[in-house]
Amino acid sequence: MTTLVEFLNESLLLPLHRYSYEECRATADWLLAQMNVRPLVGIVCGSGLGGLAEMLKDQVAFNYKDIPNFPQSTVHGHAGRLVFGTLKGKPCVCMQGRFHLYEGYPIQKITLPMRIFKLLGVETVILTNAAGGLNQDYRVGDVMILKDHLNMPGFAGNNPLAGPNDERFGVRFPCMSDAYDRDLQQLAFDVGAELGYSDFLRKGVYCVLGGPSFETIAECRMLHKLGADAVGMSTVHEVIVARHCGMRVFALSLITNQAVMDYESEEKANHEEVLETGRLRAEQLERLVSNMVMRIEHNSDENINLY
Ligand SMILES: O=P(O)(O)O[C@H]1O[C@H](CO)[C@@H](O)[C@H]1O
Ligand code: HPA
Repeated sequence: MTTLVEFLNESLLLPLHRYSYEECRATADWLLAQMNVRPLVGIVCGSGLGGLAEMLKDQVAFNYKDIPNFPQSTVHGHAGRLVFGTLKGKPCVCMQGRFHLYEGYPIQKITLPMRIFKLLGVETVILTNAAGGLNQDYRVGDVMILKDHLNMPGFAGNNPLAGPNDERFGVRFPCMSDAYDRDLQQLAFDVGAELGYSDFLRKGVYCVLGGPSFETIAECRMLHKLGADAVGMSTVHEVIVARHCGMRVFALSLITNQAVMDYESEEKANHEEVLETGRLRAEQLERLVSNMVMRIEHNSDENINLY
């Protein structure tokens, strides 16, 4: 006999929170039916970094509102379009706008696109975000290559993999000590050096919080002591789901503002500054990402034209 708790979970809660394998498959098939190439690289544009999507050639774009099961973008600086095309000849799909916990979406919903990427054939995911700099050596405009993360919502039990596990996506207990691909981190530094960007390239630890309020001074001090170099409200949930289903992950943070660590400071974090820093670094980030994409090797490179 079904208990009251099971009944509530099955009939009221779970359907709101999760997508079955079949629902993910249906979304991916809907997209593939309108496409004659399969993307190998999936790119997520952070706040103010949507220009990355404009680099794609031979674009086919979908508004999120037209894609079955997709949430809508509600944040300024996140256009809400899924753009397919090629970048330096490599088939890519690009999310021009991501979803965040603070928009009120369940964590499984904001990470749904990662599973769609996987089912579309994506092998490598490149995530970008805007973040506040906690590391005192960082300057606004620096680009931090993620080597690791601190998952604060995860500490509180809000993990996108919570709930029943579907082995068709991945294992129950995925490893996260290798979440950020080391070869891709090195590639970013190599490409960055060739482009003359070494002065503003860093490597560090990103900490995700729920947002939408920016951090207090005490919170910034605490996060810094805990080992975080930058703080934001995204990316980590997507990384966990992408790694769970076996995609390679690379992530970078544009340091759009200095996190306020000092009670004497007059600075106040604000979204306008975040978007403005994105505009100032857009071109260099586009060059960095597109040159990386050109150099990433994929298992299915030889199959590109078969779909
Ligand atoms: O992480 P992305 O999507 O780049 O956005 C960052 O910028 C917004 C705050 O200005 C927050 O959403 C934060 O997470
Ligand atoms: N804190 C949290 N998220 C952010 C910040 C910040 O300072 N800047 C950009 N996204």
